[in-house]
Amino acid sequence: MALLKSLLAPTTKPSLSLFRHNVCMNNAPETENKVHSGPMSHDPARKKVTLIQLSQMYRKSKPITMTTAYDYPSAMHVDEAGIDIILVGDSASMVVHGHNTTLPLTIEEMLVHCRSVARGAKRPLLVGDLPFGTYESSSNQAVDTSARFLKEGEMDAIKLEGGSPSRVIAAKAIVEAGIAVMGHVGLTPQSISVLGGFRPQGKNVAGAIKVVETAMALQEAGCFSIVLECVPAPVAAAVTAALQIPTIGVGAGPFCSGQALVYHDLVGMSQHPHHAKVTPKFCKQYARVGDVINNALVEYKEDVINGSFPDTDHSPYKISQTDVYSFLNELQRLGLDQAASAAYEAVENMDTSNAPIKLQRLNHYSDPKETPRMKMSFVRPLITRRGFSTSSENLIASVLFERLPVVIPKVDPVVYAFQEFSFRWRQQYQRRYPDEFLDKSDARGKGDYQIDYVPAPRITEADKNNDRRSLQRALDRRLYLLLFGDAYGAPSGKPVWHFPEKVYESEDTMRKCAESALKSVLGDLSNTYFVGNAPMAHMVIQPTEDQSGSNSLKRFFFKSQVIAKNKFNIGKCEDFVWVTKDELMEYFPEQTEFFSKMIIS
Ligand SMILES: Nc1nc(=O)c2c([nH]1)NC[C@@H]1CN(c3ccc(C(=O)N[C@@H](CCC(=O)O)C(=O)O)cc3)CN21
Ligand SMILES: CC(C)C(=O)C(=O)O
Repeated sequence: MALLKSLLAPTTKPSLSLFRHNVCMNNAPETENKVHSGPMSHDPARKKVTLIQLSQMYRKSKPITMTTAYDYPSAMHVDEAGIDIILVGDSASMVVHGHNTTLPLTIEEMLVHCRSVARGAKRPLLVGDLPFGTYESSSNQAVDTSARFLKEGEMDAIKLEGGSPSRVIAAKAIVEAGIAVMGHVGLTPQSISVLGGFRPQGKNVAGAIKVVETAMALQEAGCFSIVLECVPAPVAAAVTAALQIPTIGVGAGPFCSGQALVYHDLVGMSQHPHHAKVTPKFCKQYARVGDVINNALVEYKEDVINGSFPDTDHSPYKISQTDVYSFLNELQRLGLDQAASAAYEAVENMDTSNAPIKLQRLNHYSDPKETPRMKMSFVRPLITRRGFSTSSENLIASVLFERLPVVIPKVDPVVYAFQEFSFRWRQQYQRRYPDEFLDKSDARGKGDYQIDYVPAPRITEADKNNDRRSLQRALDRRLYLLLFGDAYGAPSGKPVWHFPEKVYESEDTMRKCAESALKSVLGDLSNTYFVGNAPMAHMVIQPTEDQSGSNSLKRFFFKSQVIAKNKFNIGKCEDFVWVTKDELMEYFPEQTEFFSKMIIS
C-alpha cells in the first residue's frame, strides 16, 4: 500500500524517479494496473484517472473534460481521446433508447450500459448516473442503488441530481458508505415534472442564489464535483468560485472547472430532426457522424442490390478442390441436384476472378497431369440445370448477333421509279420559289462554306477480297456472326459452324444465359444491344442414331445487335465469319428452311 501511495503521490522529489526506475525493473506496473484496473500502457498520460488526479487538475486549474458514453465502442473512443471522465448518463434514455425524457430508464438498463462502458474504457474515471426513482425515497435506497453501480456496474463513482435537504442527506450517506458522489444542479432533467420542461435555471436572483446554495450544500455533503447544467455563465462562475471542488459545466458557460457534452450531440450522431430527441442549444457539433453512417449504409445497400458486395475479397472462406468435388458428388447422391448445380456455378464464378484459389487448387492435385478444368468437365455432365428445365432435355441459348446495314440499301427499281415520279409531281404542282431566291447563283455555298463531299465507296476492300472475318463488308446488308469450333450437340471433337451459344445451367433466365454466351466470345457486352427478353425462335434437335441414349436438345435464339463498333476481338473459337443471310445458308445446308424463316433479311 505504501508503494502504491508513493506511485500516486504528485511529487517531484528526486528520490521518486530513482524509485520508479527500480519499480519498472521489477515489473511492478502490473501491480499498478491490477489495483486500478488500468491500461497496460507505461505512458503516464494513460494512467487511470482517480479523484486524486482530478483534484490535482483542479488545483492546477487544468480544465477537466467529461463526455457521456453508453456502450463499449463509444467508451473506447472516449478513452482513446484522453477524456478524463466518462459519465454513463441517464441521457441514455433519450439518445440510446429513444424516450422523450430521462425518466423511464431502469437501474437494470443502466447497469448494462455501465458494464459495457467499463469494458471499453480503462483510463477515464467512470461515473454512473442514478436513474429516476432509484434513490429518492430514502438514504438507504440511495446507498443500496449506489453500491450496485460499483459492484454490478463496475463504476468508480455515482452521480445524483438535485440538492433538496433529503437529497443532500442521501449524498452524505452514500459518501459515508465509501462511494464517491458527483452532484448535479441547475437544470436537473429528472425533475422535469416540477421544473415544467428542460428549462434553464438560475435566471433570476432567487434562482441563481438557489443554484449556489445547493451546490455548496452538496459540497458539504462530501461530493467530489458538481455538474452545473443550463445556468447563465455568471451564475456558474459564482458557483465555481464559491466551491473548493471542481464544477463541470453543461450549457453553463466557460467559467467552470471542466466541461461536459453528450457523446451523440458532440459527434453529430443524430442528424435527423425527427430522430434527435433533443440537441440542446449549447451543444457544439464537432463532426457529422450521422451523415457518414447514413452514406455508408446507403452505399452498402446499393452494393448488395447491384451484386458488387460481397466480392471475392470479402468471401474469404475456401474449400479445397478435392473437397468441392466430393461435396458435389455427395449432393447429387442425396438427390440435391439444384444444390450441386448452385455450388458448381459458384466454384466457376469465383474461379475467374480469384487467381489465388486456382493456385491453391492446383496444389491439391495429386496427379499433375490432371488439371482442375478436366476434373470439372467430368463433374459437369452429372449436374442438371435448375429452374424450369426438366432433366430429360438440354437447353441452349444461342445468339443471333447482327450488324445492321451501314449504308442505305440500293433502292428497288420500282421504288426508285415511284420516288422519281413523285418528285416530278411535286415539282410541277408546288408553288415556285421566288426568282430572286432561286437566281442566287452562289446559294449553294462557296469559300468557307464549300463542302468537298466524296461519299465512301459502297464496295470495300473486304468485299473485293471476300474477307468474311471483316465487319467492313456488305455495308448495305445485315451481317451475322458465326463461330467455328466445338459446339454442344455436335459429334465430339469435331468442330462445326455455330452461333455463339451456351448450355443453360443456373442463370436466372435464358436471356442471361445468352448474354454470357456472347460475353464469353466478345469479352464484354458494352458494344452490344440485346433486342428484347424473349427468344426470337427455337429449334428442337432430336438425338441421332449414333447418339442414342442422349437427350433431345432445345436451342433458343436471342437477337443482339452491334452498336458503335466496327471491329471485335472474337475469342473462344477456331475461326469466325460475319456473313449475310444468303451466305449463312451455306454454313447450315441442312437447316436452310429454318434459318430462312427465322432471319428476314
Ligand atoms: N441529447 C441530449 N443532450 C443533452 O445535453 C441532454 C439530453 N439529451 N438529455 C438529458 C438532458 C436534457 N438536457 C436538455 C434538454 C433540452 C434542453 C433545451 O432544449 N432547453 C431549451 C429550453 C427548453 C424549454 O424552455 O422548455 C433551451 O433553450 O436551452 C436543454 C438541456 C440536457 N441533457
Ligand atoms: C447532460 C449530462 C450531464 C447528463 O446528466 C446526462 O447525460 O444524463
